[in-house]
Amino acid sequence: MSKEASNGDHNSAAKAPPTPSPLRFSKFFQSNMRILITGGAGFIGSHLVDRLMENEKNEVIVADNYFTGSKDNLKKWIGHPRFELIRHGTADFELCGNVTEPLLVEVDQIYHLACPASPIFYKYNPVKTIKTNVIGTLNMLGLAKRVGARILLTSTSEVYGDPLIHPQNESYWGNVNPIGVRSCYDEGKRVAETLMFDYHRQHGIEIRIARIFNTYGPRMNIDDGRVVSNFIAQAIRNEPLTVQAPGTQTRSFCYVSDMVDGLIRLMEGENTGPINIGNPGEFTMIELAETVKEVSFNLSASPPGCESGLVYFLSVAHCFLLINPEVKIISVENTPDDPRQRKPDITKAKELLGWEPKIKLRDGLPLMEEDFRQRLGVPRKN
Ligand SMILES: NC(=O)c1ccc[n+]([C@@H]2O[C@H](COP(=O)([O-])OP(=O)(O)OC[C@H]3O[C@@H](n4cnc5c(N)ncnc54)[C@H](O)[C@@H]3O)[C@@H](O)[C@H]2O)c1
Ligand SMILES: O=c1ccn([C@@H]2O[C@H](COP(=O)(O)OP(=O)(O)O[C@H]3OC[C@@H](O)[C@H](O)[C@H]3O)[C@@H](O)[C@H]2O)c(=O)[nH]1
Repeated sequence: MSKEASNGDHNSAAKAPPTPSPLRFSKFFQSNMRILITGGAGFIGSHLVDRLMENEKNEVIVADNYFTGSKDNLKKWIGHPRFELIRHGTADFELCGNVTEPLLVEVDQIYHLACPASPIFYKYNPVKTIKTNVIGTLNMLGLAKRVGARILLTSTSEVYGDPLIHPQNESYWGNVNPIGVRSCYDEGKRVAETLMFDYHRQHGIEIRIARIFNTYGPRMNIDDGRVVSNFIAQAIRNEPLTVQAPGTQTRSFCYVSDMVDGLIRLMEGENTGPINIGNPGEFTMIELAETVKEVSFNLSASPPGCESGLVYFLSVAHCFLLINPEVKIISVENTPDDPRQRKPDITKAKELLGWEPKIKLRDGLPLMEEDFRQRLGVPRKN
């Protein structure tokens, strides 16, 4: 009931409506939450952009230097009135959107993802990786302090190093080699976590820390070097799946939509973290290779949204075709300091965020395969 009607003003319908403000279509007028995503052109970042853009009250700003990300991942949003790609720093293309440069922007929330995540990329220029983690996080904390924004850091299971307890919970301090080839990333993220807590204690900044475990899904860089993208690309190209020795090392793989859901819950909730976000399903690399290649399909596991009727039937057929039963699995040399086992204890995420992953590996892989086939231009043989 309108205010006039509730006041008993029965003539209100006859009154001319007030002139609408010309500002009503302005993006600033419509938005009530300005959100910065650093690393938003990357794999997880671009899925986070998609999810946050679904809310018409959000205005999303991305800062990225495109080292491992791509504007292609954001193409559906470029030109949208609630979306902006930041260019700051110098005129040098590489430095536009680089978090190692200070950033002046008014925002309410910062999702700080910027950092190469695949070992082959973060080891390529280790000094740049550590600068991104340390100077980049300092800059984003400085921004959060200046504008009073809440900031979420995407830390990593790599802070546990080669863990001596299993599964890993958040109170474990880790077993990291401080001078190894992975240290630029592992120690960089550990310092980033320290900076987050120091800014929180010293300046009262609202912080959130997610410790992300291995995540996979559509839009991963095809030649990114991480294990799931490697195996799927190899299976589609009919190349041998390269299991790095010994192959008994384990990882736990989380589908990207579950990850994005967990990150948003953490940002919106009341807990600083650190909180593990990952899927506790644990696989050896040999088991992962077998799963990618496998022919049989578990009928109880249909992809999300494919539970009924024809769609379900098609999803089953689709999964039969995911696999390349002919593909070989070979053992290749590993790299130093590869963690031997990893599995998140997600008790905190369940209790504090009401979050747990929904998508099993067998259901997530076909969704990723579809995307890889399109990008590789290799259609299924039906
Ligand atoms: N995907 C995973 O399995 C995983 C696991 C643990 C933690 N994480 C963390 O999540 C975040 C996103 O990972 P991802 O898998 O999407 O990786 P990604 O490499 O696809 O995305 C990282 C993005 O950051 C950008 N970037 C890198 N350095 C930058 C800089 N100096 N300034 C601005 N932008 C920069 C890249 O161009 C890219 O778009 C990272 O912080 C990563 O450490 C990811
Ligand atoms: O082709 C391959 C690639 C990788 N592997 C193995 O697969 C396992 C996983 O390797 P990935 O490169 O995918 O990722 P890692 O788990 O080593 O590191 C990741 O950890 C979490 C995140 O912070 C980062 O995304 C990344 O550092 C390793 O044991 C590796 O030896 C293969 O067997 N074959």
